[in-house]
Amino acid sequence: MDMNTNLPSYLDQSEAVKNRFDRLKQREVILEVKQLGKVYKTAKGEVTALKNINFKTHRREFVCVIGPSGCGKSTLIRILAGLEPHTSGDVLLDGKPVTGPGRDRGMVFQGYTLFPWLSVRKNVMFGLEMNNASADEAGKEADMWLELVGLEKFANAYPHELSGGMKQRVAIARALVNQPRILLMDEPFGALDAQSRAKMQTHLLEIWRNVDVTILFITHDLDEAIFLADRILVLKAHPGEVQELIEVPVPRPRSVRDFTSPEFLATKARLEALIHPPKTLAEKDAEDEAITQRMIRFVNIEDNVE
Ligand SMILES: Nc1ncnc2c1ncn2[C@@H]1O[C@H](COP(=O)(O)OP(=O)(O)OP(=O)(O)O)[C@@H](O)[C@H]1O
Repeated sequence: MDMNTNLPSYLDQSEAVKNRFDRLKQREVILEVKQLGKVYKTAKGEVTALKNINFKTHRREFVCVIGPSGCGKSTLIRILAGLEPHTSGDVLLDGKPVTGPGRDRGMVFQGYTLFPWLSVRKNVMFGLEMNNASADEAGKEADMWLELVGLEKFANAYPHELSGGMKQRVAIARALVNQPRILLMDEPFGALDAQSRAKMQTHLLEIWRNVDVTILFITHDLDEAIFLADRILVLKAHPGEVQELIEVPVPRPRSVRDFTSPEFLATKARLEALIHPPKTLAEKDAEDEAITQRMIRFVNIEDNVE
């Protein structure tokens, strides 16, 4: 119990939660990241984006990655996707080194990456047809995944006819149709309004419960990370390093009611302390002053609003 807040410790786990974690850790390891490092060479010198990153994800685990801007979240997911080479360490998927993009990893990004000229169904079929599936086979598979994401009625619609949340559901179906070992999601709901975002979070948990897939999900929204994750990888910036790997003590299945539970709030308080460490008044004043000094004045000096 934290005496200042009357919240339990985020490290306290109920029997049920503890047992679930024990079971999860017995599952096989899908992704293993060992001593991973990334240094970018720029005109101004070297930038260490990631340093000594170590973690494992087990089959059907849901891991969120969170951290301040510039901590290397996007670099990490791009390396895992095989879109960016790393400079040290290893990334192993099912024990084999990742050397480039592959069908064993599905990707969902924030920007809507659907082909605008293809119908929803054709968008989902695309990956399968590229891998030589017949149109008939690909169509059947696509219909099955569209049903799973609740979009079977929109199979013949085009992306511009869909809401942001629906587009991301198509993107999820398109990633899952290849039956990847891991789904890599980079702020997939970042562009949605708060209501659609909440719906998509619940929807994603429902999909995850029904599909044999492991999820690595990047977000900078603390509530989203706690609501979704089994474990949260908290990174710090400059250089991007692991601060802590938090086991979320909120039981499953989860619902919107959990957002105010003591376990949820205790975890949030811990994340806030790690990501937004409290500043002194003098530090805040210095920040305000820096903003004031940078501001160019576009109005006459006598024309004051204060
Ligand atoms: N192509 C690049 N060349 C040089 N430096 C880079 C490159 N991409 C990223 N960086 C640097 O690496 C660090 C990590 O960047 P990255 O975009 O991975 O962080 P992030 O956590 O995703 O940030 P944000 O949340 O703001 O998107 C930053 O210091 C960034 O400036």
